[in-house]
Amino acid sequence: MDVFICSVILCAVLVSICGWKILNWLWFRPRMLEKSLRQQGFTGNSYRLFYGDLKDMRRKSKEALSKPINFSHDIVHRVIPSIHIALNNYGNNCFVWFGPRPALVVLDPEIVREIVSKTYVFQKPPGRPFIRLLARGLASLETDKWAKHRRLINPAFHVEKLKHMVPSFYLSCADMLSKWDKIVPSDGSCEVDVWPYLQTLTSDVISRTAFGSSYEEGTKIFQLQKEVAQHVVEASRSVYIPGFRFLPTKVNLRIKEIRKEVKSSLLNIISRRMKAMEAGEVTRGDLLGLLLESNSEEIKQKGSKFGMSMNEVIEECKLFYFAGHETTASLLVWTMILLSKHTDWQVRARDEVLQVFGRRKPDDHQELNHLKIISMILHEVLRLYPPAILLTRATHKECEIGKVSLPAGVQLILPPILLQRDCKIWGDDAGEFEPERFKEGVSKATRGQLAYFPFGWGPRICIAQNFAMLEAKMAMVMILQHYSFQLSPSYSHAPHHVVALQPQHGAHLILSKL
Ligand code: HEM
Repeated sequence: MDVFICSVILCAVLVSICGWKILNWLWFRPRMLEKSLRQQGFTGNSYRLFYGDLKDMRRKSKEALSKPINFSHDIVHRVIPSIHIALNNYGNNCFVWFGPRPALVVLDPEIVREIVSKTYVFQKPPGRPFIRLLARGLASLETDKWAKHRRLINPAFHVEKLKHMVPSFYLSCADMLSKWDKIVPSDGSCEVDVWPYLQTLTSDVISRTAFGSSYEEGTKIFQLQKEVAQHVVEASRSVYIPGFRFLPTKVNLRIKEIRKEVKSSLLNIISRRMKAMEAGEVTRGDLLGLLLESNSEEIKQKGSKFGMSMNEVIEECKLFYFAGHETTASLLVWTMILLSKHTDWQVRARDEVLQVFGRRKPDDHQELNHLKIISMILHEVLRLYPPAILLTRATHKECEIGKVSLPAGVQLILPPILLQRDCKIWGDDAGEFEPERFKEGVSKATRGQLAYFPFGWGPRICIAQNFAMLEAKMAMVMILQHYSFQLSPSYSHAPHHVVALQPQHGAHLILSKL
């Protein structure tokens, strides 16, 4: 056979294999998954080629986001309209289609517990490559690699270490308040959209706590990262085209340029730190220093393959910013909004703050940790307005959950936003803001069920949960010491989800100096 015929046959075989793979991905596999789910009692829309429910989802989201809602905590229909409709149409055992992948909504606390406990079985779904441009690091690692990074990063967030970060929290909050002091007249009040200020506050906190004395450089890096995030959020709204990120478009080139700049700035900071450590300087208690310390200890004791590479340290630093900035800002903004609406709780919170700290600087982490009313309020805000509204996992091979057997390739949606307001678990007042329910702690409030997980649960629970709560307490204490606040007539209630649960039109409050 001559070379030409061989090449033609080879091409034909390759084209057939590719064609089969595409056909399988787009049609046969989704249909097989659908059949298997229906046989086990799950229901949902029939699969539609390529898009699944995505087109409907986009349309419904657009409709929901086009107008604000009356002030109530009944926000599910606005924030996740498609899942809300699927539950209404098909009941609790429903699935939705994210393109050719079906996703089950899991509403049974015991099944949620099983899924988040078995981290090696139920892993995170493969994210779009574009999103991975933001940061890789702990949150997207799996199995042994995840366990190694988690072990190395854990010491940086240890409660003992957090107390050294309290002064950084204080400085960032004081900066924000001094900006408000310039806007609000000393004997009066003024309308302020507090949302951008709270976003700057939490970003500032991460720059200070992550990089300590290299704070200015850290701030610049995070500003660049913010720009990447905006481009990525924009891209995630459109249909995913494999390989599109490699085309030399204006945005892609800018992202490439930023990534290069961020990497070289972080490399600079890290190398300086490592040199200082080698010269015997003590680490300064910031996240980067603690991370490098824990990493070099591990390498010294067990060898280099047990530590993280320079690139991995860089990715973890980037991740601190993405995981910690919008989430904590979201907690703070909804706390201010809800305390503006429920002013009786604002008064109770301020009474507690003034009783414990008076007008002095709240710089004692133990006193901050013991604030009972503030803790109850933060828990209740996280219950009704969880910054991470849904957690996701996927089956990577056939597996059993409860009494059902799921094939590989099914996504699992674990929704704090739904379970945390389920009347069967929380009672008839589940939709009301009632911090009193947390008076005797979380497990009493949930009667031991896994129905409250704003920070996730199990081995992959938020590594910085205590960090975030301490930061939020510091911010609320300082705000309550200096200001009272109420909703401005121009406030419109419009929760929506971009990275975290945010107020779509800002948080216009009337601030009054105390
Ligand atoms: C109110 C603030 C915060 C909330 C509500 C929150 C929520 C969460 C949730 C729900 C998860 C688990 C995700 C999953 O299981 O799929 C998580 C993981 C994580 N969070 Fe947070 N977070 C907050 C603040 C922070 C901060 C301040 C940082 C860093 C400085 C941070 C770093 C991380 C990291 C690195 C992970 C991944 C942990 C792992 O996979 O082992 N978070 N967070």
